[in-house]
Amino acid sequence: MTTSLADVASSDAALRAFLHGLPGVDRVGADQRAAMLGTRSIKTTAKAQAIDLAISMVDLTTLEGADTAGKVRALCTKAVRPGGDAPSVAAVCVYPDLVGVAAEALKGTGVKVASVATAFPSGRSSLEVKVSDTKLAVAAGADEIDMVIDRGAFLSGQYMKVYEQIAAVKEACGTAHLKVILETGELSTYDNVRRASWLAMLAGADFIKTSTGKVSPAATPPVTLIMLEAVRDFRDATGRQVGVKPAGGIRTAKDAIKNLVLVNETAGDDWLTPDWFRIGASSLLNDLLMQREKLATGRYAGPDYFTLD
Ligand SMILES: O=C[C@H](O)COP(=O)(O)O
Repeated sequence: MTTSLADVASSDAALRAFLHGLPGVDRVGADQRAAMLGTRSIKTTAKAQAIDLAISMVDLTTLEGADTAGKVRALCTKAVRPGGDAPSVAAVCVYPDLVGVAAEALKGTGVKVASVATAFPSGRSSLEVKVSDTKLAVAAGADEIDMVIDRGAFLSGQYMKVYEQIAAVKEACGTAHLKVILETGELSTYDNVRRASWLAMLAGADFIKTSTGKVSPAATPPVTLIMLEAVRDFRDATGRQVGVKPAGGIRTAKDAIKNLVLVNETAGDDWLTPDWFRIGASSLLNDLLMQREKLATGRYAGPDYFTLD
């Protein structure tokens, strides 16, 4: 890399040169390392701790056209008290029009309200609409904004356009945290995942997030691994720590624990807290609770222990 980080976004050409100067991803190596780390087995006490840590990192999500205020209220109740003495989740993630409902239900609980502003999931609207969507969600009580990047612009090499959109949305967030969704299932190559990760971080992302949950493949282990390498290298280069959020298709406690192993072995334990690692998921919490109960009692919980969605 010949360009210093301070100058990277000074022009379209400098940004392109920087992103294309990043080392290429060894695809076979990334796949093999992620698969190898996925075979690590964690037992008993460590497993119980890992399950509770994973619960505390969940962004409990509902992103359906049929979502209602009642469904969001019920989800918020579950987010705060998932069952037994399990910890609260990190956040509840909803569409912008339901932020007010979630904010009211979660007031004073410590559980954050996250919202997918910016024309989720396609990201296809004007910058004015994205900025306005963001400001409205924040004004309604969102603590965190999950924005999607413009994949059309990224894939056609308009990196500065993507950078400027992220920077504008970051400004519109005010004190709310910004998670930037790369939608890795549409980025075609691991090199693009690495480039989009750096682009988002350079533009001001507080978190980088794999997917919307609406496109397959979503949060695959190699993609999460590449993003964890990116935040590690970005902190080494700039001193600024950025979080990572795999989202989409993570449904079992086993998958969640694999993610924690990836974090520990790639970015390191500085990232093993809900401040720096989240798991976006709609149904994972149920399996984490079931496995938690199984570890504690030797049997799976009955339906009165927690609500099944
Ligand atoms: O951000 C979270 C995702 O939308 C949830 O995806 P999921 O329904 O596959 O868990």
